[in-house]
Amino acid sequence: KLHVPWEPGLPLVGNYGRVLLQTAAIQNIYRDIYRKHPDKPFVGIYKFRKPALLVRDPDLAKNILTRDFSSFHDNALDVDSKLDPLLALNPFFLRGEQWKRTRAQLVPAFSSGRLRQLLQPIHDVTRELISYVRAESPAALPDGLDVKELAAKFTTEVVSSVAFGVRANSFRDPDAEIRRMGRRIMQADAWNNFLFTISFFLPTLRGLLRVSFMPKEVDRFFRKLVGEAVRHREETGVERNDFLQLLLGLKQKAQEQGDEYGNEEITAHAITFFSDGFETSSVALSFLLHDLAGSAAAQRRLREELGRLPADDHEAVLRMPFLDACLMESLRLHPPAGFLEKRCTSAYALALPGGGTAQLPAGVDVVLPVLAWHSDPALFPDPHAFRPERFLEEGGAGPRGAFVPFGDGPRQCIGMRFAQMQVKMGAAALVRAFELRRTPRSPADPVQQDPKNFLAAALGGLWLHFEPVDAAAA
Ligand code: HEM
Repeated sequence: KLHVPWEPGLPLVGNYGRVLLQTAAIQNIYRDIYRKHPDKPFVGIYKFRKPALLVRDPDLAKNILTRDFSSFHDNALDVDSKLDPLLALNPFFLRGEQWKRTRAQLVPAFSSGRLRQLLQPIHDVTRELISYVRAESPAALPDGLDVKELAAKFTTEVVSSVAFGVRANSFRDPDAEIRRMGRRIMQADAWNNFLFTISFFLPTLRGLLRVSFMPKEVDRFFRKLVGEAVRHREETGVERNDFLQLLLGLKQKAQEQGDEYGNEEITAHAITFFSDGFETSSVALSFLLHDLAGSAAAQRRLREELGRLPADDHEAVLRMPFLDACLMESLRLHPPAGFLEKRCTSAYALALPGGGTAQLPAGVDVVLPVLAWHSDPALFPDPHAFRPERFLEEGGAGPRGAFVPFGDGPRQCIGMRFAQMQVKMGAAALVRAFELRRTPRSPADPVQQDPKNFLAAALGGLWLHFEPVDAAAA
């Protein structure tokens, strides 16, 4: 109806056949459609039976996320609040005024002052990380170490301590409970991928099958964990400098004003911090280590940069230009969230390629193909090469709308600076202590995406050798 170019699909499944068959990840399907329609600002697609607009033009995407946010203020992924009550309170899924209020309440948790207070706890976890890698002696293992699991242990440990005020013990205990719960939500397998697809894209089927995205065991575990921590603090008056304390402050303030802010909200937001914070960051850290292992020159340059810093100045790591460029380049190559989906919330005038405009009606979903932009040679020359220097060059980060690993605008990732902090501190500690090397089991570049994962994930995993720096130099 809008006279836009269309990507033909199949009856019922539209362009999502390969998603259902689990032969391609959603972000790769969007990338393929993007490539088939060069020079078009947008392409019509079918998300199963629902028509949607895939935006190709980064400038239009930038406007959707920023200037014209009032017409696209909700994310398009649906969640059923009866089946997934805790997930439904995650800011990512909240809508309209409820989103605005919750976002404003949570923003102080990520202020510069609060993040500074996390430097020491994160540093403590990096020391455990280094001891763990030394003890495992991965240089002696033919396949090396499973880096995805290593990074997940690290971020689970950091996030648990910062969110709930507890240690997950994931380095010492292979069956540590919090790590086990993390695996249950995020493990890339056919069942989890199916759950993701029906939970967020096929609300009718989800309603018929009555399945929740969050397994009941995980729901029960976190309710108990947070409930006990809240009770302990309320009974003893103990205060800690963590996210849970901020949530307890919100509860107290709400009670003073006669508003509702119950344990359900506290539990939900503590889980948000965990679920949104550990897996995305561990994906980012594991790919950063993989990319660095492929470039001895980048590791050398990082070690030189690190060598110039005082050893006890943890904050200085966050200001290292080359480390920052390495992380940005790795996020460009492997954006953990390879697509964004926004819902048009009020009619929007679209400039048509042939001239004139068309009204995009409220209710239509708009897909922003992040992975497609990040790997487009017209936006990033030699797109599959790990070339951190491009982020130190003028204009190297591409046009604004085209490099969006954390989204943009009022709904940009609320945990962006915290994520960068934990990833940079983890990577810096490892590069200082070890020479990272690929192993026969490491995937070749460009890394192939695991079709069963909706976040970036390497098919077959990421594996590395870690050789102590002194030994490597000898
Ligand atoms: C490298 C790690 C991370 C990446 C790549 C990432 C990426 C993203 C992206 C792309 C969005 C959507 C932005 C948009 O719609 O414009 C988002 C939203 C969000 N992220 Fe992150 N994220 C990361 C880490 C974190 C961490 C550590 C936390 C919390 C501790 C977090 C919490 C959230 C929340 C709550 C939202 C929803 C924000 C809203 O809708 O207002 N993320 N993230």
